Amino acid sequence: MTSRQAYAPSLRLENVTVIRGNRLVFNNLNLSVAAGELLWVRGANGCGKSTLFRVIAGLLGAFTGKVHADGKLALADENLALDPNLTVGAALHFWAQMDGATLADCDAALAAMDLLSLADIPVRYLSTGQRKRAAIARVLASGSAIWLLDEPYNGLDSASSAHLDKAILSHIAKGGIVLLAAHQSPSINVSDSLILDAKGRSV
Ligand SMILES: Nc1ncnc2c1ncn2[C@@H]1O[C@H](COP(=O)(O)OP(=O)(O)OP(=O)(O)O)[C@@H](O)[C@H]1O
Repeated sequence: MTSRQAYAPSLRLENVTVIRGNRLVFNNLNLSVAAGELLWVRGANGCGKSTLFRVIAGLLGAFTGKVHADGKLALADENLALDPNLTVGAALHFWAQMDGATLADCDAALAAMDLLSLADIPVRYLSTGQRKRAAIARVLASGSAIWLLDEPYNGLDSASSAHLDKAILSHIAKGGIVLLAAHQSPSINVSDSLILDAKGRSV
């Protein structure tokens, strides 16, 4: 969270039911996350972690129920939202401008994910881990209060994981919210965890 958001964000899901195809992914899911909290979202493959993030981000509709998000949201998932034909710096700046961010915000995000030396190469040349870092940098540069990070540690080396840990800790220390989907326990302390099961319930 940056000075662009000086209030306390919050996130609440109220009786959210989601159906994909003929599969009930969630049934009456309730969730509340307050400013300064890091929520670890966990569960087996296919339990609905990515679906949950897409519903919260407004990319997928809920069948019933409501998402109440007080604060700007940013999602980093497997779909890299950066134009492959632009340089990393230009692609990041494109999105950051839409979020009211400055070039300095972009540079700070690139520096946070140790990407400054890659700012001038096209996004399509990035390796898997570098793409992941660029996706996270986009979230950082957005100045969003609520971060939705879907498997952000996948493909990161230990130095990059440490950069991400630091960015998350800094964000929640400033009162931001982070939802982190991961199979492995994060190395930083989480405020709470949401465990999803295969029958559309939180357990
Ligand atoms: N477009 C779709 N149409 C129908 N079903 C879908 C669609 N996309 C995903 N699903 C189903 O929704 C369920 C939840 O998928 P989701 O990707 O949210 O799981 P996940 O917990 O993120 O899994 P993983 O740990 O493997 O990343 C799965 O059973 C999946 O097959």
